[in-house]
Amino acid sequence: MKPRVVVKNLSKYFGNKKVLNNISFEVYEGEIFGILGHNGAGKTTTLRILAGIIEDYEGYIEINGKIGYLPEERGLYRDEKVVNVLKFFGELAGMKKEEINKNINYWLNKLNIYNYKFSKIKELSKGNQQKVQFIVSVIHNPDILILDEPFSGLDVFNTKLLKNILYELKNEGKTILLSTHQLEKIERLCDRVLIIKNGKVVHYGRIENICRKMAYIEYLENGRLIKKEIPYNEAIKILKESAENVIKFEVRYSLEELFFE
Ligand SMILES: Nc1ncnc2c1ncn2[C@@H]1O[C@H](COP(=O)(O)OP(=O)(O)OP(=O)(O)O)[C@@H](O)[C@H]1O
Repeated sequence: MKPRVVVKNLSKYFGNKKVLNNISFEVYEGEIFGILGHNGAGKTTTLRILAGIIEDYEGYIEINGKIGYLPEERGLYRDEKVVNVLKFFGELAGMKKEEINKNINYWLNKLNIYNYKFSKIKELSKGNQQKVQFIVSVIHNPDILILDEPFSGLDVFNTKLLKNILYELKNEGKTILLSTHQLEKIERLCDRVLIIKNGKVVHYGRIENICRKMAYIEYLENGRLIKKEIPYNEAIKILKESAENVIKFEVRYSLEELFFE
């Protein structure tokens, strides 16, 4: 299958400072791909280059499909009504009027903010503004979604809502690239990840291949309920020795150690 996004030996300087150092990766149809790293690692710069916002860089970039982009710095016309903002971006993307209206209603419903259709942006909570901004990135039905810190500002409930939407889009064959510095937000969401540190690739691949295999286990020990996440091998030992006391057993992959090493 032809990749939707190809990045080869990408480097970027700001002045004398090299903020991206020879980064390479590919992303395919139907994938959720996470770009992870601490603050300042180079995630936003990478996504801005892919979105075409930064044009001077070294290396090779190939984008095969229509892009939707959620920038890190959110900014919508605060005095304008939600519906008008969305119409504006739909028109900007060259969509037909009927399609714009249909998609606006679909996405407002999907994100549980249909009630705010005629409210001004500034009247919405930060989380709801963020949802409108997300709609801006998908309104034109892009093949490739580039989302910079999509979960920032969202509460637990809305994080889950957005994750479910991302799964749906993935199942429709969309390509999703997202960045985050909040590891716990994506650990089980991404098919593959790129971990960058000071502009260099530290890890690239499927989560289960680059992570330590762990297990979450709940079991009874001397009548006490114990709940913990431990290395997989240790959990298997408990399971073998006293299966009758094990209440719950889930395999998990921990990126944490990699991330902080
Ligand atoms: N326009 C710019 N001019 C100069 N330096 C910049 C510019 N944009 C980013 N940088 C520098 O490039 C490096 C990478 O920044 P970038 O925003 O890509 O990191 P990030 O991983 O997205 O971080 P965060 O999680 O904080 O958003 C940082 O050292 C940053 O200070």
